[in-house]
Amino acid sequence: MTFAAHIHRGAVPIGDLRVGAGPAVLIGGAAHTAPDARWISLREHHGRRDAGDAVREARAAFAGPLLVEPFSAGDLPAVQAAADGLVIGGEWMQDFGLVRAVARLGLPVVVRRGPGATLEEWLAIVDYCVAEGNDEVVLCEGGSRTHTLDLTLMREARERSGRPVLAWLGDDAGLAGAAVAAGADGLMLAPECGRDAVAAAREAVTLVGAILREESPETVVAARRAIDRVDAALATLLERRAALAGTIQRLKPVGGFAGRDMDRERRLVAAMAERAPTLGEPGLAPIMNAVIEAGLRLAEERDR
Ligand SMILES: O=C(O)C(=O)C[C@]1(C(=O)O)C=C[C@@H](O)C=C1
Repeated sequence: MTFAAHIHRGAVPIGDLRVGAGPAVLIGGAAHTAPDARWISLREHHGRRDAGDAVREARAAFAGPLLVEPFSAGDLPAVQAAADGLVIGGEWMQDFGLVRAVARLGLPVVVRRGPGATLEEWLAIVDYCVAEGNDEVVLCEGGSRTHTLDLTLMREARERSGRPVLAWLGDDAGLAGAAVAAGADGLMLAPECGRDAVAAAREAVTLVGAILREESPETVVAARRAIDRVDAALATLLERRAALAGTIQRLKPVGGFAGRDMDRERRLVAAMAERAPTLGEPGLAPIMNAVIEAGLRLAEERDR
């Protein structure tokens, strides 16, 4: 068993962002797409001096938390001066000298799983960071050359290490909902990923997160943000429900208020009460009455 398996750590702060508490975070995407945090890679600078310019440029372009993936240890002074955290690229995972030097900066570290790396090998990098006195480690699954995303492994890594986990999505937010449902604490997008992909990932964080992600907000602001996500999910479902209720009115021999079926309404409230035991039937009945009547009114107006 690795050292990492013994520790249970909560959220990791990256700048003013807390990864692992609250909603899943969005890391990546161009500055104008307003992600929760941005990241850049210095790979293509191959350790040249212009890597420092790239870090400063990224810092100037985005006020939020900034992560940087270094190419080599030579990049680290520039990174330390301007970034809020570092990314260890999958291909760099076995470069223990670099891993140690990165960890020693004391900034939070995102460790991406290297191509083909096992869970043990991946978690061992956490131990290297901890051994250097850096406990602020986040794991990121996916993004290797074959672009596979192993959500089973991501879940296992979260459970075994007790650390926040990210899912790498690259430019395609298609698996954002699946990753959030699988327990990702954040989604990592390509650095210059566009507005549509960031918006789609945000939508998954909001809707899937509202239904499936456990949260215990401790401030009014955080609790209001959580309520906003739940309301977004409710609004989406109410709109969908109204459309379905409209379909039923067209299909029933007698639709609208005239064809109201109070027995069906009582049964659906009773079924809902099983999922909402705190509200129970007395709490749900007036809510559903309003929802159903709104649907019926809409259907009658439309058919007029
Ligand atoms: O199930 C029906 O018969 C509907 O018309 C749908 C619906 C609803 O919105 O759920 C609306 C009115 C009825 O009284 C019962 C249920």
